[in-house]
Amino acid sequence: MIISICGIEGSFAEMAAQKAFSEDIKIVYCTSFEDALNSVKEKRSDCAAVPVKTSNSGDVTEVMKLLKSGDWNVKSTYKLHTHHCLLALKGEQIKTVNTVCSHPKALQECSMFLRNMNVSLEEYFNTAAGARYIAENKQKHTAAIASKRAAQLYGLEILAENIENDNDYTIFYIVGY
Ligand SMILES: O=C(O)C(=O)C[C@]1(C(=O)O)C=C[C@@H](O)C=C1
Repeated sequence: MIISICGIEGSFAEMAAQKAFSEDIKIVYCTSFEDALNSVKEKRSDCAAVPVKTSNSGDVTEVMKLLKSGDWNVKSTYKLHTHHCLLALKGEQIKTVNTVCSHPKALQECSMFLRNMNVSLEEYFNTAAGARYIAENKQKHTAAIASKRAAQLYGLEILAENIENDNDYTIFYIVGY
């Protein structure tokens, strides 16, 4: 099975795709929801795993709109419990961080934790993209909100775990055409 997602390695969409299928899958990493869905239409993949609803940050309206505009076949749903971590370069501490970057929905999903930090927020297209940016650019005083797997992949330290607001989950649709 070949599954398209909008995101990079270490993203929650990747995690949802891997958990939704019991067999081994190959992932096609896309940079937009439109691209992920088009890859199914163009038969570069069998299905796309796309987020549609979240418990703490509302519906993913862009995906809802795209799904209404075509002959999409929602094959199944997968509920991913999202556990967010605060990641940074080795040596950084929560008190030395002045900027936090992530996907806008993840920033919303961690609003209670962020309320206690005096930081500026930066939006990235994907949680793991923020983590990769910090690692590749050796960005000091900056932390990313992303998965534990993103910390391992990009060699970042986990400053805090389970920083999401209560009972955080995202519903993904597995969509064919
Ligand atoms: O940025 C990611 O890692 C994603 O998979 C995207 C996404 C979303 O679009 O809702 C999925 C779940 C997270 O809680 C935040 C962002």
